[in-house]
Amino acid sequence: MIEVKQLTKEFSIAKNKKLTVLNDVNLVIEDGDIFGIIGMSGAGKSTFIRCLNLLERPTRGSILIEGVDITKKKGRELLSLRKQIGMIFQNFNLLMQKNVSKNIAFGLEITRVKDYKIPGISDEDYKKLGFFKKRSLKKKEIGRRVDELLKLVDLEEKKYEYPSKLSGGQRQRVAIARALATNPSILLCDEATSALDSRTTESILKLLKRINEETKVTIIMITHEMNVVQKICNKVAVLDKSEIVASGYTREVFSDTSSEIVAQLLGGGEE
Ligand SMILES: Nc1ncnc2c1ncn2[C@@H]1O[C@H](COP(=O)(O)OP(=O)(O)OP(=O)(O)O)[C@@H](O)[C@H]1O
Repeated sequence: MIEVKQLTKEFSIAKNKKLTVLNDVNLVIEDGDIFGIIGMSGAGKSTFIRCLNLLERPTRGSILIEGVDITKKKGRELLSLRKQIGMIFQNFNLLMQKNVSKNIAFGLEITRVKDYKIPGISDEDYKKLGFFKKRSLKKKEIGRRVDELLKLVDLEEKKYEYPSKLSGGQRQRVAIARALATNPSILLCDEATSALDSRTTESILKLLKRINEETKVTIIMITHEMNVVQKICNKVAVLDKSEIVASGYTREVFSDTSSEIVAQLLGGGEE
């Protein structure tokens, strides 16, 4: 279970000037949930998800994973906690110069920032995500795990292909396999289907649902696509102007006709 308590995040934007992006956010996410975080552009969704794996340090409040407050952790303890949290991104962020197998093995191998630069991720985030650590598995074990993951995401026949030869959906499958390599209990999805067409989105959602059922991984996804939330998320929270204004079972939140923001989001009023 993830318990977010009184989470506040402020950014310093000028001398003596702060921007409050998350204000006293409280949320409980149960094990095995597929939990959607929705809201208008600028509501604070990305910041929230980045706080969950401490890519951003909250200004105040706590984030408890299985009762352990991760905001209190540093160094090695933090790195090992982060192994419990995988993340996928809108633009897949694969290593274009490495084949599928190597991309998936990435988080399991000794990695050096200068050898493996993931596009779109800053060096700092990159280290924080744990892509910079000692190999904990033998080569043979890594190979076995990669094969398991290829099977899980239905990409066995693309094992030695390079990302440039893959479709968007296949690239996201590789990214999902990479994110799951260390067996995390939580998978964070940052607009994971936003760059995909509707048919491919459908197949990625099916895959995420199957993985959720098979591995019991808790999935937290931020998205601006309400149909994605309706299809896959059992629960949802609505962020509006830095605060959670509604949360609960998706069908209940979406059928609350008194909520202006929900009506706006469902009506496609964003962007
Ligand atoms: N590092 C930062 N420094 C200062 N302000 C920031 C920083 N990161 C985000 N913000 C601001 O925080 C607010 C919320 O941003 P965030 O990216 O979390 O919103 P969002 O809901 O994910 O938006 P979108 O749907 O457009 O991606 C924005 O006003 C943004 O400019």
